[in-house]
Amino acid sequence: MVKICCIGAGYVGGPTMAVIALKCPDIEVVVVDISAPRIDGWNSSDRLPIYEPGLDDVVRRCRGRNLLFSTDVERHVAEAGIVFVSVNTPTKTRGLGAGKAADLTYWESAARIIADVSRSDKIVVEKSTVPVKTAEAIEKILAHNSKDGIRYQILSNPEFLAEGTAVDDLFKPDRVLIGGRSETPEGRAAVAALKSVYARWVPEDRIITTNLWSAELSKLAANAFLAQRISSVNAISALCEATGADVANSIGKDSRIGPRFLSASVGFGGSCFQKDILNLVYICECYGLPEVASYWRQVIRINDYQKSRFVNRVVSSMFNTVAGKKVAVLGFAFKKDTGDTRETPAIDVCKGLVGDKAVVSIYDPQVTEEQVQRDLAMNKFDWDHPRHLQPMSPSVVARHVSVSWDAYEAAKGAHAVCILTEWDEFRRLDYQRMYDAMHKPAFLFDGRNVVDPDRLREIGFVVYSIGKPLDGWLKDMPAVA
Ligand SMILES: NC(=O)c1ccc[n+]([C@@H]2O[C@H](COP(=O)([O-])OP(=O)(O)OC[C@H]3O[C@@H](n4cnc5c(N)ncnc54)[C@H](O)[C@@H]3O)[C@@H](O)[C@H]2O)c1
Ligand SMILES: O=c1ccn([C@@H]2O[C@H](COP(=O)(O)OP(=O)(O)O[C@H]3O[C@H](CO)[C@@H](O)[C@H](O)[C@H]3O)[C@@H](O)[C@H]2O)c(=O)[nH]1
Repeated sequence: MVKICCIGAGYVGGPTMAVIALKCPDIEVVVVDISAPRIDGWNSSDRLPIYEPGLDDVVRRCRGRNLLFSTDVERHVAEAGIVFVSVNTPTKTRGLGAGKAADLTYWESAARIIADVSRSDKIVVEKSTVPVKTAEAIEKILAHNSKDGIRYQILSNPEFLAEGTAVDDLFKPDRVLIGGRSETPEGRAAVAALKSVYARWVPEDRIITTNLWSAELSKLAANAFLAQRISSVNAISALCEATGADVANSIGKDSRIGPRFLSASVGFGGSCFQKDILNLVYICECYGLPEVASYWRQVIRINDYQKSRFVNRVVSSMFNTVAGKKVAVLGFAFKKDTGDTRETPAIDVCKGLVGDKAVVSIYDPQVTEEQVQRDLAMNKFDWDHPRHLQPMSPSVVARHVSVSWDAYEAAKGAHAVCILTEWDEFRRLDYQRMYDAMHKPAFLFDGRNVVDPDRLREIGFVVYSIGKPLDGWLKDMPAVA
């Protein structure tokens, strides 16, 4: 039986390997991780370590058959013919390139483990998102540490799944990208071997093969383009509010632009966009392209602007003070259908509100109180490092924030409700009931365009919908930073 081992049992390693195991019953797939609690979670019968629609079913169907989760990294790497590396590649917090460059500590340690334990030739697949030319660096580490003439072929196979739709994205990917050394017979054979795995369920015309650095850069470029669309629509959303225009729908009807990724929001979050664009900015600077770097950096600047603009709007609308006022926050995850809070805009919004002395009560169907408190106490960029490397500041924020397990409870006695994640259940809430239990005037700030503003205005709310024409109240209370 062919054996695949994946180092890193996270949001990518777990679902990706589960789908490979499901689609390839003749391949033994083992996902390994240094984190014992993570592996225990994947082996648990009640709650997997990540929430992802459809994932429970896929894992249940193959776990114990040809899908294993283990902390025995050395053994399973040694036995595998193909080793995927899907470890975290966070933004560096210290030293050269801090705040921009990718921290490849975890990647390098995985490469060194492979070199240490391998007793047979291996195909090593770069699944993590990495800077251009990382594969060449890894080739060097492996070549210089190779034992008994063992040969390695490095492939770049970036992952394009989005959280919340990971299983569907893996079942029906727009494309699978495989970069390798097509100039050598061994390189071509390695590409063909990996292609034959995906070809079990992905149509051939969707499997693109290219060279290593094109595959690496394609991933960063794709994320930069996606995030740029959101920052573009968010920049226009500020102008729409100022002028009373509403344009996203008509822009999206142009088939050259298309309707997807044009939803104005309180800002994009998630573990990828900011990190990958900062990484792209750093690479541009390293290649002596400061103008290109500053073009992409602007995507991040607009995202930060959008988050602070939202906080300013809340505070200015409420007579320029939220001190001592209860503000309910509905949604803390960075998007719906995930419990992931990495880089969620809710962190910055909650910190901004507490900075103005609000008392914040949060409800999210998938995020625990412990997670919220950790996120609010953590320094920027520390979230993607192991827990013992996350220095926590004794948090002033935490004391002013509580978590509620019910949206109505969160809104009870509040002056305002802020919607920060587009969970479907927020569309179906009884807003009359909420209104009745709130102080008046009751405000609703919708950072995701979830509610029908006209219906809520009829109930009596003062409503702010991001990027939509402002009602009279809000026009009279301009937000000045
Ligand atoms: N999350 C996404 O939606 C997504 C999508 C596409 C690509 N990516 C990229 O994939 C990579 C992984 O992302 P993720 O969200 O799965 O990260 P994650 O933090 O959820 O998982 C990474 C795992 O790797 C483990 N790990 C780190 N070093 C290790 C080592 N030496 N040996 C064994 N295990 C080790 C960690 O304990 C952790 O469980 C990143 O480069 C990310 O940019 C993420
Ligand atoms: O019109 C939109 C679309 C998205 N978002 C926000 O953008 C962020 C990212 O959303 P999404 O891209 O759907 O989720 P991710 O899981 O971060 O996936 C992105 O990042 C992954 C990691 O690199 C890539 O694999 C995916 O292709 C890429 O979509 C979230 O906060 C969304 O709410 C908006 O504000 N408006």
